[in-house]
Amino acid sequence: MIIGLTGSIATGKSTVSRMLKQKGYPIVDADEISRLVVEPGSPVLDQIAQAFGADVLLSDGSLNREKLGNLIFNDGAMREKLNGIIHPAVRAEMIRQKEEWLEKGANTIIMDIPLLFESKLQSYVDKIIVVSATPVIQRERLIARNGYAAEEADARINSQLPIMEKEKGADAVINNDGTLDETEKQLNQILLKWDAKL
Ligand SMILES: CC(C)(COP(=O)(O)OP(=O)(O)OC[C@H]1O[C@@H](n2cnc3c(N)ncnc32)[C@H](O)[C@@H]1O)[C@@H](O)C(=O)NCCC(=O)NCCS
Ligand SMILES: Nc1ncnc2c1ncn2[C@@H]1O[C@H](COP(=O)(O)OP(=O)(O)OP(=O)(O)O)[C@@H](O)[C@H]1O
Repeated sequence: MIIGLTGSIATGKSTVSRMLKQKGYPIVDADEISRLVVEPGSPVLDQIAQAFGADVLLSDGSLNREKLGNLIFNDGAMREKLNGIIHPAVRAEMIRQKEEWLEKGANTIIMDIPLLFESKLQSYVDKIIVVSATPVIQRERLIARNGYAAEEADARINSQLPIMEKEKGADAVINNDGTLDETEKQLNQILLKWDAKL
C-alpha cells in the first residue's frame, strides 16, 4: 500500500513522518527530493538561475533559498514558473525511489508530499493521511520554527490550499493541535486499521 502523507505548511507532516520512520516504514520525502534536485551543477538549478537571474544563487553556486522563497511566496506567477521547472524532476525522483522500495520488497511505503492536493497527485497513492492543525496554531508554529515576520508566514500559508479543503480529500485526518503523544496515538489507530504490521 502506498500511503500519501500531506497537510499544509507547519501542520506537522515531518513530525508524523519521523514517527513513521521510527516504526520502520520506508519514506519517500518530496521536500528532501526538492533539495536534492537543485544541488550545484544540476540542470534544474541552471534552469532556475536562467529563469530568475543569477541573484538567486549564493557565492558558492548553491541556491539562495531565502531569496527564492521571498520571490515565489509573494507572487503566484513566479511560483507557477518555479513549480514548472522543479516539479517534473521531483516527481520523477519520487517515482524512482518508490519503485526502488518496491523492488526491495516493501509492502507499505509512505510518500510525504506537501503539495499532494495542489499538484493533484492523488493517483500516486492508495490512501491519504492529512496532518492538520488549526490555522492559529499552524501560524504560531511556523513563526516559531522559521523566525518569519507575520507577513512572511501568511504569504506561505496563503500559497497553499486551505487545510479544511485538504481534510475533505483525506482517508484519515490526524489533528496535531495537541501533544506529540496524542498525535502518535491517532497515527497508531490509522495504521492498525490499514496495515497489519503494527
Ligand atoms: C522556494 C524554496 C527554495 C524555499 O525554500 P525553504 O527552505 O524556505 O522552504 P522549504 O523547501 O523547506 O519548504 C517549506 C514548505 O514550504 C511549502 N512550499 C514549498 N514550495 C512550495 C510551493 N511551490 N508552493 C506552495 N508551498 C510550497 C511546503 O509546505 C514546504 O514543506 C523551496 O520551498 C522550493 O524549492 N520550492 C519549490 C519546490 C516545492 O514545491 N517544494 C514543496 C513540495 S515538493
Ligand atoms: N504536536 C506538536 N506540539 C508542539 N509542536 C509541534 C507539534 N507538532 C509539530 N510541532 C512543531 O511545529 C513545527 C512544524 O512542524 P513540522 O516541521 O513537522 O511541520 P511540516 O508540516 O513538516 O512543515 P513544512 O511544510 O514546512 O515542511 C516544528 O517546529 C515542530 O517541531
